[in-house]
Amino acid sequence: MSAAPPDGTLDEGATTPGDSVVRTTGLTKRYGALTAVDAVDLDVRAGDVYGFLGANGSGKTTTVRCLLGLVLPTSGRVELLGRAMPRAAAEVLPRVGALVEGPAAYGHLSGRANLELSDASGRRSGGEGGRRARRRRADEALDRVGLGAVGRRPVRAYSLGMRQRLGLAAALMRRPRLLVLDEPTNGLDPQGIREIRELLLELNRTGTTVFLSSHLLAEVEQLCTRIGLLDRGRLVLEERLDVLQAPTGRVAVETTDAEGADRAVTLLGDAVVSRTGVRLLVSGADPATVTERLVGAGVRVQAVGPERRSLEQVVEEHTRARAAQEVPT
Ligand SMILES: Nc1ncnc2c1ncn2[C@@H]1O[C@H](COP(=O)(O)OP(=O)(O)OP(=O)(O)O)[C@@H](O)[C@H]1O
Repeated sequence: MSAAPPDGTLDEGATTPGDSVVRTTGLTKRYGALTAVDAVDLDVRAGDVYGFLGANGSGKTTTVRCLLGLVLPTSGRVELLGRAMPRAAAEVLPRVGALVEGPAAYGHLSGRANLELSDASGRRSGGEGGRRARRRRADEALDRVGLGAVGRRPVRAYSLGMRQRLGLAAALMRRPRLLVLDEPTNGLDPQGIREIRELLLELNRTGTTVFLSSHLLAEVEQLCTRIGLLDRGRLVLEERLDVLQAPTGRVAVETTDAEGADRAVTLLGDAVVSRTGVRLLVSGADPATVTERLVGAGVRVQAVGPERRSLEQVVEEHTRARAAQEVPT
């Protein structure tokens, strides 16, 4: 993380890729006998689109609330943009956009008026410049999230998805260096999910680090560069997605029909690790060699390629690994 200037103000300059943007050390939150977040060490770096994964109740929202200073940890440390939270909240939070647990908005006011209000109240958030400038910023933000046409309607007439977009627009108006989103696509239809994904990727390209919590593996797989996996309050995995999904060394083969798969099993013998219908997993060979052998023997092949694990498999392995460790002996 870039060092804070000696006068104690927040460095407004861009973070360098790889700098730590969110760091927690031993972050723990207990509610009575329940440990909702258990000694979590997170390390989110500048430039990441970080997917914070975990089943319902695993502690994602509690962690996010601790990050933003909305809840005080029982123990452990939180740093945002290199500054200790919640002590530096007043300096750090204007540089952080957040969308947590359904955006709050005044129902009787229009989306645009809500944005103008939050702009006027946001300190050091670009809220300066008078009414006309605020209105222009609000209109720009509404356009970016696809609410340009309905920005003048009262928020009480918005669907959940529209409210979610409005919350994102409010977060964007801070021109944040870090955007923290808790389940951002809740209530959105597939088209809305695609639009939000595009928007987050565009923001990331222009220098915003994105931290989003989600239980939707497909969403995280399409969007994120690094993931953290929470399992019953513990961080059981933190890694780059391309590392987790690197080729396993085995070859995945799909024949056009069951007869072809039968013949492939006979031809490849012990190299076949498993078969599911017309799909085989083959070890000890590369895709080109496997293709040559099968096609040479007249087996029709639909697809051949290096095996990569899906995020679902990765998550399953790590949660199962932990469950196995806990089996009493
Ligand atoms: N204020 C609270 N008081 C008591 N228990 C709480 C409180 N907030 C959360 N918990 C408990 O802490 C655990 C973690 O909850 P949390 O909401 O952080 O999980 P989550 O991963 O965000 O789940 P979800 O996806 O369902 O929101 C749960 O068992 C929850 O019941």
